[in-house]
Formats: sequence, C-alpha cells, structure tokens
Amino acid sequence: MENNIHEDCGVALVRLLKPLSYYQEKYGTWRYGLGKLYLMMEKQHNRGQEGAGIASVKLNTQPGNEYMFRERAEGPNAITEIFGSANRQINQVVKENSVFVDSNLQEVPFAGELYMGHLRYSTTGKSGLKYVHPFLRRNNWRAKNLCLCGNYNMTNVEEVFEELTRQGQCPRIYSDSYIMLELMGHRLDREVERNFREAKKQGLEDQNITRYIDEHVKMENVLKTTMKHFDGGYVVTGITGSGEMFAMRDPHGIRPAFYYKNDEVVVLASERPVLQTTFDIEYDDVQELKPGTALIVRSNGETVIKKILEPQSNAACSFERIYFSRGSDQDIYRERKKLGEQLVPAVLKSIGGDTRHTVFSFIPNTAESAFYGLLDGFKKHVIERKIERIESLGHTPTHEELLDILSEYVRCEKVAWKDIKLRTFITEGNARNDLAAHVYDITYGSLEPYVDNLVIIDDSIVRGTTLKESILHILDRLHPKKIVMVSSAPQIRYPDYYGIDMPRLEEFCVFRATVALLKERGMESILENVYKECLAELSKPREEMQNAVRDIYAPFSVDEINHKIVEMLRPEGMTTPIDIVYQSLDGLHQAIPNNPGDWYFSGHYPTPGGTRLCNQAYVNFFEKVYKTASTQSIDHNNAK
Ligand SMILES: O=P(O)(O)OC[C@H]1O[C@H](OP(=O)(O)OP(=O)(O)O)[C@H](O)[C@@H]1O
Repeated sequence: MENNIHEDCGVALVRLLKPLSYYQEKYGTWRYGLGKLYLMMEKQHNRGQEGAGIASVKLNTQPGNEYMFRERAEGPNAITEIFGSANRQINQVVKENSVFVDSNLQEVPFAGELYMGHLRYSTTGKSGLKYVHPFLRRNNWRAKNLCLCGNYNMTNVEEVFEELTRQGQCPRIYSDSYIMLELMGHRLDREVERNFREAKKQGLEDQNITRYIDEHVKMENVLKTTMKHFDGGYVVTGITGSGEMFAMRDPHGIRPAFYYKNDEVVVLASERPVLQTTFDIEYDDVQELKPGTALIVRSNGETVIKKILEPQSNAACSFERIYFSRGSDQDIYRERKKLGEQLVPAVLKSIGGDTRHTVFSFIPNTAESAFYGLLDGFKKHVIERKIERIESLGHTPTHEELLDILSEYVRCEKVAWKDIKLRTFITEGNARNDLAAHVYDITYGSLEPYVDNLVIIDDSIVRGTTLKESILHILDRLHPKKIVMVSSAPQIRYPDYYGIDMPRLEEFCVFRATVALLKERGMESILENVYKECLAELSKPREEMQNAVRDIYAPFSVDEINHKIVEMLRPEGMTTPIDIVYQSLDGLHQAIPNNPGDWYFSGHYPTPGGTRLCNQAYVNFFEKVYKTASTQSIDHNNAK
C-alpha cells in the first residue's frame, strides 16, 4: 500500500450540551462552539498544514431544512479559509442586529450543536480537495448520514477493500479514509434499519419512526462491527445526521486523544494542552481516551465511554512525543528536556571535554525543548567541574584562581534561524528538498572561527535532508573547529505505517549508510539473504510474521553507521570535522516511559500489519532500487 495516503493529523470535536441561546446569553455569542473549534484547530496547526476541514450538525431540524454542513480547503491557510467561508454563509442568512432566538437559527448554516474539525498532513503526493477530511456519506434517512475524519493510517486496506467488494459494494476511491467511510456507513445503515424494524414493530409511523431511530442508534454497535476489520494506528472521529458524536482510539493507543466534559460541552482533541488553554482548565481536568475505547455522545447529550475492542499492549507512539506534538504539554516538555539532558556524556566525549570552547545551539523549531535539557545537563556538569577544581587546589583559592574557575559557563547562542514557520518534514515529498535547502539561515559571528566547537541539537535526523541540503553547509560558513550534530531521537532504522509518514526504507540516512557499509565491506550477500528472508516472511500467516529487515543492521555498531552517515551527508568541499551523536534506545525509554511505541528505532511493530509492510518495504527497496541500481552500473560498465 505504498501509494496509499498516510496521515498523522489533528482532530477536534465540540458538542454543545445546551441550546445555542444559552451560549448567546452567557458568552455573548451563539457561535461559541464554532469559535472554540477554531481555537482548537489553530492550536493544532503543527499537526497538519496541507489542508483542513470542518463539519457541523444541527439537532432537531424540520424536514426540508439542511442539518449537516461541511467546509474543506487545501493549503497552509486552510483554517482561515474554511472559517471565513462558514462565517460568510452564516452572515448571508443572519441579518445584522437581528434579534436572537433559537428558532431563528433553523435556516442558518453551521448553527449547530455538533462540530468536528480536522487538520491534514499527507505527504504521499495525493492531493486534491477530495482527500481532505471530513468525508461525508449522505442519505435521506437522517441517522444514516455519516461524516468522518481521523488521525490514522491503516495497514490492511487491501484486505478491507476485498471484504467490501465481497459484500457487493463498489468503493469509488482506493484510500483508507474512503474505505473506512464505506465500511462504517454500511454498518450504520444496518444499525438504522435494525431500529427501523423495531419502530415498525412498535406500530410507530412517519416522523415518530425517525425520532425512534435517532434516539436508539447505538454507535458502539457500529464501531464494534467496523473497527474489528482494521489494523493500524488511529483516532477515528465522526458525527451522524441524527446527532451522534464519537471518537475511537486504536487498541494499542498508538495515536493520541484527550477529552473534557462539563455541563456545557464535551470536547476532544489530539493534544491535552489544546483543551487546557481553549477551555481554561487544569491538566487533571482532561482525560486521556483509553486504547480500544470510544467516547460517544448520544443525540440527547448523554456521554459514555465504551470499550469497542480489547485493549492490547501499550504501543503509544514515541515519535509523537519527540517531534509531532506541539510540545506545550507538560509531560512532553519534560520528556524532550530529558532526551536532551541524557546526551551530555556522549557530547562531552565528542568535544573532548572542552566546554570553554564550545557553543551550544539547536535547529529550529521542535528541538528547542531538548536543547534546554542539554543545556541544563551541561550547566550541572560545569558546576561539578568547578567544585572539583576548587577542592583539588588544596588551599583557599586566591581571587585570580576563583575568577578563572568561576568564569566558566555554558555558552549558548542562537545560531540557526528558520525563515518560515512551516514544518518541512510534513511538507509534500517532492517540494521538501528545495524547502529544506532554503528555509534555514545562521547568525554570523556567533562563535569564534576555528577556535570554538559547535554543538547543535535537532529533535531527529531522519532522511538527513535538513543536514545535507542546508544545515551543514550554512553552519560551516561560521568556520567552527568541529561540528557535533546531536539527535534527541535514536537512529531511525525502520519505516512507519501508523501515521507518521516514513514508508520507504531507502529514504532513511541510517539505512542508506548501512547498505553502503555492507557494499564497502564485501558483505552484499546479506542484502540478498535479507531479501529472501523477507519474501519467506511475507508468505507466512500475518500473525507469524517476523521483521527480517533487522538482520541488515546486525554486523555494525551505532558508531560505525554514524561515521558513514557523516561521510554521506558531508557537503562537497567541506573539511570541518563532523561528529554525529544519536540518543540510545534505552535513553529513549528512560526519557519517555509511557510511550513505549518504538518501532522506528527497534523494528518491533505493535501489529502484524506493520511487520508485514516493513518486510514489503525491503522487498520493494531490493527489487526497485538496489537491483535497478546494480543493473544500471553493470550496463554502464559494459558500455565503456
Ligand atoms: O532528517 P530530515 O529528513 O531532514 O528530518 C528531520 C527534520 O525534519 C523536522 O523538521 P521540520 O522542518 O519538519 O519541523 P520543526 O521546525 O518543527 O523542527 C525535524 O525537526 C528535523 O529537523
């Protein structure tokens, strides 16, 4: 499924529990829900900059009135566009200074009680409004209308696609979002029809049937029969025409979701601080949605948590904590700092203990918190060194001695700048190299040329694009004695299929360096053997499959691979010594104990779908990249 859409996104749900007049009276606006949705989405802009969408459902409408609204847009200004459009639609109907009563809002678009928002990040090159969430499945039966969005990536879309076609359906688009919409829509239809039969049995007629269905549809039934088919990391959210709202988290808790409820609202977001700030509430007021469960708000406002699938081993994504989340979460901030602090011994070794002639800095923006942790660690180190030096004097220090010892401090400078507030990693693939090459700049004169080392921390080094295309080259213009590149994350060795878009092995600089080492040392047979092992694994039943790719890393130490990475990423003509320091796997788990999902670094996938796709990624690499390159070089040599 390499061409499938991969998305790690942001979601936001708002359910108003009172009539709109309540918010008008208390907060001076009936657009309270829409306003809160806007804030929640802006605060999650870090989670998706390629598109955004919103949907709203209005309760208790009369036949003939629209009750489900949706607006979507692409591009970095999508949030502004969709809310601008929603407000324009509202203003066309609402007369300025008109007297507010609930019944006046019957015909006003987006004047609803249910709101859902989505921020999209997809980097596979599939673009177009039709891929922007929410997805909508319409029907004349109110309760059968389904609007869906989510933060997810499914690893078994082929199987589900087959399942749908076996049922006699004919999905229009081959993407996990459309397939989920169709499958869930199919189950919702059955649930509505079950209630229809029940209503008929009770002798109900006309709108009483609709009312009965609206009141009795159970989203947990729909979720149970739908979600058991999927393998992946997800938070799926949706609203129905009859006013059901739900959000469900995958059984391993790979993707995050947090919610809050009081007597006015039920809200859910991908990150905890979004709710804390938007609703002026404390850390403990916000609950984490537990793996395998769903938050369901029924059409009457009743809110329940239902177990949908049996929770499995905790595999909450650690990359979410290292990079993807905004980082204003108190736990994530602490974790990122710890990641930085733990790197002190390795960095110290690399600079030969010479903190006096070392300038510390970071690559904007995500690495900033890890940088503060690294600084804290070095401050502690310098204090300890001062104590040692004073104690080792063996006499009361003279003024000059004290001055010399105490004047040492940790030197930090703002060395690198990022010119546009855009996350390059989550920018559509082809445009990325160019963006990474031009987005960074440096502060001239921020270190003493040829005397000072420069230690610069990034949250992660994945493809190495940021380093190769931009950072190393511009840092070298400062003429540091040595550059130490530090990654707060461990070496990224394996692809991800649960939402962060890293599906191809050959894109990782760690993988490319390992392949280069194998070739260089005449160990290419390992590449061939691993290919055969991967094929053998792929022919096994899903549950028995092992990750055969791990064998290619076995012959080398982390340091050997690091040296090769430096060699490969070093810009042409640059002679400054470069070291690279990665976090260890143990260090990762110490810093982030509650998010043990580490498949990127360890190759341990929480679900069979991940293992299968990893083996498949190697087969693709071997057949399409490695073999092709070998054939081309043979052809080239023959042609000489
Ligand atoms: O090795 P690479 O493949 O280049 O990927 C890693 C880089 O990508 C991210 O930056 P991004 O610009 O997305 O975001 P940021 O400003 O939040 O750090 C990340 O912070 C690293 O700097």
